[in-house]
This record gives sequence, structure tokens and C-alpha cells, in this order.
Amino acid sequence: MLQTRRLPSAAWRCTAQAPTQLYWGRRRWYVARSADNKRGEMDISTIPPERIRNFSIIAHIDHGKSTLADRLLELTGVISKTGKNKQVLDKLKVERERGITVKAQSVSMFYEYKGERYLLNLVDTPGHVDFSYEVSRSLAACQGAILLVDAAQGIQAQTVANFYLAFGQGLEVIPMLNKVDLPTAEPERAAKQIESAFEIEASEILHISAKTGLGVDQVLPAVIEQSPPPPGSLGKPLKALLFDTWYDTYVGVVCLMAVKDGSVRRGDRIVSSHSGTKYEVAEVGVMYPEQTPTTLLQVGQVGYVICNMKSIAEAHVGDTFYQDKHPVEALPGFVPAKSMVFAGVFPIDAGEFDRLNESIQKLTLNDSSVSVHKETSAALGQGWRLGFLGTLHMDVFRQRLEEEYDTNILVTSPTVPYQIKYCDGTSKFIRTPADFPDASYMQDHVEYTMEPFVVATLIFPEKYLGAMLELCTTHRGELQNHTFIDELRVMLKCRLPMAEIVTDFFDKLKSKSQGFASFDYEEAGYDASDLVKMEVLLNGEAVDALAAVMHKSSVVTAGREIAGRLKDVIRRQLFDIIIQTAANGKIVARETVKQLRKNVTAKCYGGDITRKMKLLNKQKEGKKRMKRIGKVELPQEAFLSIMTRSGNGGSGSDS
Ligand SMILES: Nc1nc2c(ncn2[C@@H]2O[C@H](COP(=O)(O)OP(=O)(O)OP(=O)(O)O)[C@@H](O)[C@H]2O)c(=O)[nH]1
Repeated sequence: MLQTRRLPSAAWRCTAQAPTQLYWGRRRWYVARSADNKRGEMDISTIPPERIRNFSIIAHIDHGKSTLADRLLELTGVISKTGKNKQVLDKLKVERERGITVKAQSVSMFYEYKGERYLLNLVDTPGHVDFSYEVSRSLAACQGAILLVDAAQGIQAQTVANFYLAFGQGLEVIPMLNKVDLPTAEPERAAKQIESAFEIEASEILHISAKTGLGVDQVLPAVIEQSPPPPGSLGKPLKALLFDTWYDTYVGVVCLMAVKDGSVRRGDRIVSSHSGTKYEVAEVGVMYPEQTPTTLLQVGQVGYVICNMKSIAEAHVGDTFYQDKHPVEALPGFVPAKSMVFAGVFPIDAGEFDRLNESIQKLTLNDSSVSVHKETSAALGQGWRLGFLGTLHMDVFRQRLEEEYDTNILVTSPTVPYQIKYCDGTSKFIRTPADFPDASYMQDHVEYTMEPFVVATLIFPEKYLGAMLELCTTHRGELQNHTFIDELRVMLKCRLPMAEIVTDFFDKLKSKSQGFASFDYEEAGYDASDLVKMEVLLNGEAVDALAAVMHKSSVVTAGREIAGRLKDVIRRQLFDIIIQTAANGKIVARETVKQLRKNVTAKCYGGDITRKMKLLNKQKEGKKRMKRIGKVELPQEAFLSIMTRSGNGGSGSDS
């Protein structure tokens, strides 16, 4: 009877993605338990906080977080072993395609241990350096963290950064060595590194293989034994931390909350500490692995709340919610993420502006670390200046905008925020290169210019020390120190301009170390720097969207490179196109794209009209992503070519 009963609407929608899970396995048992609940809501009210564990898996990129999460979900019956639901946590298409975790996800499991039933909430975290903001947010909902280290690679830059994030937030760190099945695994060596870097006894480290399942049965007992249960009291009024949100096309805004005190259920009226706005709770539940309604969420639990939030801008990550008429002191919240890479985004077709505006708003709800400002460019029209945490973050956002919202956009070359100190004592941040003052204006009005710096941590085998030092110095880096983390691996700290690491620094790091170096960085404030604006002129007209800011020392090389690259990517048109780069009021380089109409049907002799049409249509299709600037048509690659130059300043992709 219970298997056939209609589940609430949200659960029905889930069945489209996970057809068997809501009916078979443990799920059936829980629905059965709530026989008294006509809505078929899962009853988790009988699980006291002592039998709840909220934990996270932190690791360097590719060390196996998602694989381990899948194994744990299989072990607890949340997903089947047949493979249909693999990589539950890597939900976004872009994540699956790129094999990286971008958005933190959460999932609940039930587990029997020593005759007791435990509710375990796993909050996944991204591994890439750009997303450390997401990591600290997820950790705020947890009491424990599995520190997963690849037994073949040993500790990497992101392992170090994530360990300190978790440690700093007072979490119990549970170390584990993964991939011990690999022939190249050296678990003893990796354990020694963990011992020396984090002062954790090698004997306390579990050895597992998330891929083969070896030792995975010991993971959850270790979490239960070592991670403390969530603090808080059921008797106190509701205090819930909003730590993640997303937009669901069916139900609107979904809030992921960690209940720190009290409880919340359908029909409750809750209030946002941030805005004072009141909401009526329409549904609460846990991610199992999709949204599964429960009768309530109570102290210690992590789950979702749907509460008629109308506008996507209403959900403030880090906000505290309380029951109406029972105000509580707000939790500390989160320091807003700082955007360090800015790029202009413009619709290819100006008529798409409103639709694109809506898509950007929806995407930024799922990613509040993106800053959004409207921008108008003389060349590209109305658009936005978006701020990102890094270039991978930017790339992922662009991909999601194009794929999930089917929008046709043009993204300008990214830049870091520069600071101008004027002679009158005032200062200003510049996020758009076109706004950077010209040389003549600088002479009379600007005292000096500043750029942001970072302290980078690089970990690599000793034999690459020379190459890594050279890489840092050619990118205007200043070596701070280098230490050996064991007899073969070096950890190097270096201070670099932020603009240098948003160029192709990461690609070079990987190629110069044959993929063995890992990299992480933290912001290190602003310093004075000799900066100039490089302008690009097409047929004598300056194109504001192609301007870049760079260090004085690289003007000549970069100017030539940009002109050369633009020549390669701009298609021949019906007239000559003269490309010039200029800085300090002087032309640095000049290139010409000779006129020519590419006859794509030239090879089609005879009268096969369908083939000719096909080729002409293909050519038309290619032109869709062009933007007409003056008379010249510029492809997206023209904007990307500015950022992939090898000189200083500017930016590039680190993915
Ligand atoms: N041999 C072996 N391979 C593993 C093991 N665990 C994970 N892998 C492989 O390592 C690669 C990366 O695993 P993921 O689980 O995607 O790594 P991740 O840490 O989630 O990656 P991000 O989400 O990008 O940070 C995949 O190809 C896995 O199949 C293991 O125990 N042994």
C-alpha cells in the first residue's frame, strides 16, 4: 500500500531523475514508518542530535571526493550500485563534463552503527582554488571533515589550504589516504607528509580505495566515532543558518539550512535576520539524494526549506532564520566573497538583453560569489561587468549561462581590479580597462597606480625547483621561502601580482612541471605598480572592449602579441582591416588583415545545390557568434586572444 501511495509533488519530480530510489531499498522503509503522515513525509524527528553527524570531504582536486561520496551513498542504500545515479554530488552538467566540483551539494544518509540508527549529512565541497569560498561556507554546516589525500600524489597545495580552512573553523579533521589500489601509491610516504605537515599521527590515518571499495566500510564508523555530534538545543527557539541556495524552476528558491537550535516545519512562519522579511514554510526536507520532504527539520539537522521566497535576490547566504515572534541573535554569517577577476558580458543580439538579465540573476542566486554591475560599451552596447573569484570560476559561469539558459553571449578579456591614487588624495578602483586613465591624463592627475598581489603556494617534486623559480620570476614574482615537506617534495611561497596568475600561469605551471606541481593562493593586498592602458584600434577606431591594463615593462611585447593574435582570429572581410595597438599615446604594433571573401563553395563543382546550401548555412552559423564593431566583425576569440598573451598583466584561463 505504501509503495503505491502518491508522494508529494517534489518527490514526484525527483523520480524523473532517480526512478527507483524513492521506492526501493531503505527509502521504502522510511515512507512506511511515516504511515500516519498522509503526505508521505519522511519522519526523522526520532533521531536525536547525538545520532546526527554533519561532515564534509575536503581534498585537493581529483583526489577522489566525489567517488568516495558515491561509495558512501551506495553503502547506505541512497543510490544503487548499478551505476544510474553515479556522481550524485556533481550535479551540474558543467561539473560532469569537466570532472570538477563547482557547487557544494549536500546529501543525507541513514546508517546503522552498534545497533543505533544514525542520520549522516554529507556536504560536498569543491576542490579548485577558485572555489575556496564555497568550501568555507559548506564547512560552517559541519562538525567534522574527512581530509582525503591521494596516496600516489601525497599532499598538494589545496590539501594544505583546505586543512587550514577546516582546522580554523574548529572542525574535527579525519585523515584518510585514498587510491591505495594504485600501483604508484606510496601510502607510507603520504602518511609521513600528513604527519609532518599537520601533526597527525600516521597510525590514525585510514587507508582506502574509493574506486574498489577497499576499506570504505570503515569510513562511516570513523566519522561517527571522531566527529562530534552537532551542538544546540531542541528546547530553544529556532535558529537556522542559510548556507546554500538554488533556484528550482518548479518551486522557486530552495534554501539549504543547518538547524542550530529548535525546529522548523511546514506552516511555520520564519523571519530572515538579514532583511526582517517573514516567510511561510511550504516544505522542509532532506536531500536523499534529491529533495525528499520530511515532517520537520530539527536541531542538528541539515536540509532544505522552501518558503515562498519570491525574488531570487532575497536569499542571503549566511543569513540566520528564526520563528516569527521568537527573535534570536544572528549567527556570525559569512564575509562576502571578493571578486578578483572582472569581465564584460554582452548579448550578441541586443534584443536578448532582458532575457539575459534574467538568466544572470537566476545564476547568481546559485552562485552569490559573482558580482554584477551594468555596463555600457561604445563597441558592444549594453551589458554587464561581472566579478568572479578566478578565471575557472568565470569560465564555468559562462558555460552555465550558455548551456543552462541557452544564451548567446560575448565575454570580454578579464581583468583584475586596479586602484588609482589621484594627486588630490582621492582613490578609485578600476574594473574596466576602458575606464583606466590615458597617459596624458595620468601625467597631470594621477599620483600612482596600484595592483592586487597574492601569496602563492606551490608544491612540486624537487627536480622542478629551477623551472618553478624561473616561472615565478618571469611573472614578476618575489620568492618568499621554500621548504621541503619530505625528502623529495618542495613547498615554495612566492608573492606575485594577481594579474600574473590570471594569465596562463596555471597552464605554464602544469607544463613546466609535467603536471606534478600544485598551486593555491591567498590575497595579499595592493602595492604600487607602473601600469598603463593598452588600446586596440581597428581601422583607426579604438575598441573599448578590447582595451587592457598592463605593467609598463611588457607594453612592447604584449602590444605585438595582441596585434598578431588578432590578425590570426579576425576573419578576412570585404575590405582591409588595420589592427593597431597603442600605449602612452604611441602606436606599438600594426597588422593588416587583407580583404577576401572566403568562397566556401569553391570546391563544389557542378550543380549540387544542397551541398552548397549546407556549406553556406554552416558559414552563416559561424557568423552568429560575431559582433559587428564599426564595420568589422569580431569573433569571441578576438576577446580571448587578449587574455592569452604571454606578457604581463591581462588575464587568461587557469582551467
Ligand atoms: N585508482 C583509483 N582511482 C580513484 C580512486 N578514487 C577516485 N579515483 C579516480 O580519480 C579521479 C578523480 O576522482 P573524483 O572523485 O572525481 O575527484 P574529486 O576529488 O571529486 O574531484 P573534484 O570534484 O574535481 O575536486 C576519477 O577518475 C576517479 O575514478 C581510487 O580509490 N583509486
